[in-house]
Amino acid sequence: MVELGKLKEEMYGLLQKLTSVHAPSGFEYLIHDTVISELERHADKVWVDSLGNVIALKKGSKGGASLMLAAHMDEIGLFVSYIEDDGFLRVTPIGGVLERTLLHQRVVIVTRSGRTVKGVIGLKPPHVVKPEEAQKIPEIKELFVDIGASSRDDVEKMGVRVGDVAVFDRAMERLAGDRVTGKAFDDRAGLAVMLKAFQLIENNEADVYAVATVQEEVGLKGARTAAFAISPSVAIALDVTIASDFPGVAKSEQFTRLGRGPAIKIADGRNASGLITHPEILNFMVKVAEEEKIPYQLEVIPGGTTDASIIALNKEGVPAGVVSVPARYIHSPTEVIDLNDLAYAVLLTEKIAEKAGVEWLNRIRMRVVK
Ligand SMILES: CC(C)C[C@H](N)C(=O)Nc1ccc([N+](=O)[O-])cc1
Repeated sequence: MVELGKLKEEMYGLLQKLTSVHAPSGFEYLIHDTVISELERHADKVWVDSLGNVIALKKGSKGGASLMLAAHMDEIGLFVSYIEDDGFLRVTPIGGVLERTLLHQRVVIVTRSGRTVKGVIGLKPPHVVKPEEAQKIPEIKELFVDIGASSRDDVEKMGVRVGDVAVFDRAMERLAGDRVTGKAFDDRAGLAVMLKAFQLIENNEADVYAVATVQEEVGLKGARTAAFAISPSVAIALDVTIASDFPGVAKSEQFTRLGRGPAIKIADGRNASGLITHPEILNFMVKVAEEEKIPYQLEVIPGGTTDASIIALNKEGVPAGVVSVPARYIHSPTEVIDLNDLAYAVLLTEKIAEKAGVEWLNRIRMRVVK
């Protein structure tokens, strides 16, 4: 097995590379080259489908069954929706953006020509805010982005137009120990896990597909079409999950904790309306973690879901599961994860792919009764 310390450092570098790319939903073409460069040396075939999913195939020694790994490439962001006469930009959300995460943030706008323009989300200073106004979080329609322009003409000269996109402007940084902070860990952390695991997988009996999906944050869209095209026997999504192990959260609501290993999902979504992991997949993932002495935690979260829940509904159904990276403050510019969880998630995913034999994959896909 790969040495953990070395793997953590490699994952730090890979995650830094992936989070430095600005690619919100619908604009994943901006991260295609980075993803393809991590896959192509390790795949028998790599292609980009019509929606923009990047798909890599590593052929198995037996064939006749397949495992689809899926991690989404998109990040949440903003659309420039209107340009004011005085050069300020109005914005609308791409995906689950809470207004409170936007206040006073720096953002980076990606123009249609590929140029980047920096901006800030401004608000009145405390000196002139009435107490009742200070308590209130403005609605997104009240917010604006200041790019330093003084007129609509200025904005146009800078190449910024309605329909351009913005994301948090935040470089990844180290915190104490093995903790790191940054933007877009949802789901560049899962993407990093999938890319690294795909590089490490060897002696797989079944065909393994690594799919970097598009538009997860706006409705699990890329995973739906990729699953239809591949028609996998079984699927595993790699995504972040809610770590709420911080002050003010009751122990019973600390769904996962940083540094306790990747989470193996049991269920997600409101009232379990997202994924309920196929029982054989759940047992298999737990068995692999235990055999390989990989620390893990079990996860039931009451909100949010992943690509796995739409892949599970492909055609006649696909047994699906999720390996999650616990993350604090998801959908903010200051998400926090632990590199140990990231590295162990790679090892767990690698071993799942290597141990998922063709016979087992075919058996759980359909049990012939008579
Ligand atoms: C904590 C979640 C499982 C993380 C996940 N990447 C997520 O935010 N998913 C998600 C999926 C779909 C929507 N949607 O359609 O609004 C939002 C978030």
